[in-house]
Amino acid sequence: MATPIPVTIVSGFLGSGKTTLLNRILNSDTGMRVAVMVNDFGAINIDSELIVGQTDAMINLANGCICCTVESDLIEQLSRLINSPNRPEYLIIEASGVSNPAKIVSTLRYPQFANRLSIDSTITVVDADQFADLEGDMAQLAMEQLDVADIVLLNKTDIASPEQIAAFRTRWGYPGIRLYETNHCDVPLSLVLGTGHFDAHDLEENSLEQRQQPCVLHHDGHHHCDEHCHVGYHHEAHDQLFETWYWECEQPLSLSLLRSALATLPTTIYRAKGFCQLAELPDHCAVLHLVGSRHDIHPGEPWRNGPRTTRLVFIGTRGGFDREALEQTFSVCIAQSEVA
Ligand SMILES: Nc1nc2c(ncn2[C@@H]2O[C@H](COP(=O)(O)OP(=O)(O)OP(=O)(O)O)[C@@H](O)[C@H]2O)c(=O)[nH]1
Repeated sequence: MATPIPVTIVSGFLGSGKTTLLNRILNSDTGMRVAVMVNDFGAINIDSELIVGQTDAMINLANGCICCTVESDLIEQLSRLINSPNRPEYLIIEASGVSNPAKIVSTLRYPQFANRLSIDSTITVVDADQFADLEGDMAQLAMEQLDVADIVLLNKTDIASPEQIAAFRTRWGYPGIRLYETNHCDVPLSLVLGTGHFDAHDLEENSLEQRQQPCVLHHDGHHHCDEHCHVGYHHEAHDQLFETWYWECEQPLSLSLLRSALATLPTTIYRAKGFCQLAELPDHCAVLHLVGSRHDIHPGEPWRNGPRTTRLVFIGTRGGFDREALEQTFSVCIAQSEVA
């Protein structure tokens, strides 16, 4: 029988840097045939288009939360992969930013995958600048993602303050954790792939049932109470906590108007990403990222043939934004030269 395919699960809250890590891996010489599964939460698959690197198979899982609604698709795609004549030598699963990776771990441990897949590592990427600002259910979810990790990348150390980094280390740097501080997920591959350290037994003992309790329990078995403990955890589908809005526009946008519009977004919108047609950059598709109050717009690839459509996905708390108001906000970003 063929050796099991090692699997790395990459998780982390919205915008923490999961795709950045994946791109880093896929642009390195891994010396292996790597397959990638991507789970987006928005209405369209933006993530797979943001992945720019060498991969032997790119599989888009159905849109939705991988731990709540699209498990059947995960099972189907995993079955297909392990039975494929072009079986990969390594599999990386990027969970959406709203998913709890514990569910993926338990799916990978179903009997049909025994001896076919083996979990090598579960990496949780943390936005060092944003983590402590998350509140309520969002903080709870970010902690659940951390709880499953055997490797933590404390990312965005370039924009986080030394105090934020120290506070995170004090709270989460429990003995035995492999915690690496990173800037744009720059970490030696040998520390995150092919490590063979993941201990599902530890997770099983210390996790699934206990995760249903009001407070978070960690690998060390200690109970880390904090100000978020009032949020009693019961598995509420993450697609009930989050909502997405998708905006498309055929006309070129003004960069300055777009920046102004992004600055007015309600704080309930945590994440936006996608591609823009800008009047100032007619030949290139611009890539837009918004994480919390920070945004970045940079030139991407030249446009190919076909429509040059702006496509943006916004993710925020359910009921936290007014779609009509957003439509209005972005429709005024159309470059003046285009407005009749
Ligand atoms: N300043 C800074 N920005 C970063 C760093 N890592 C990633 N980013 C930026 O953060 C934004 C989000 O990064 P992604 O890698 O797309 O995050 P993600 O976790 O895949 O996002 P979702 O899948 O939507 O949850 C992008 O604009 C990245 O360039 C970092 O270390 N420092």
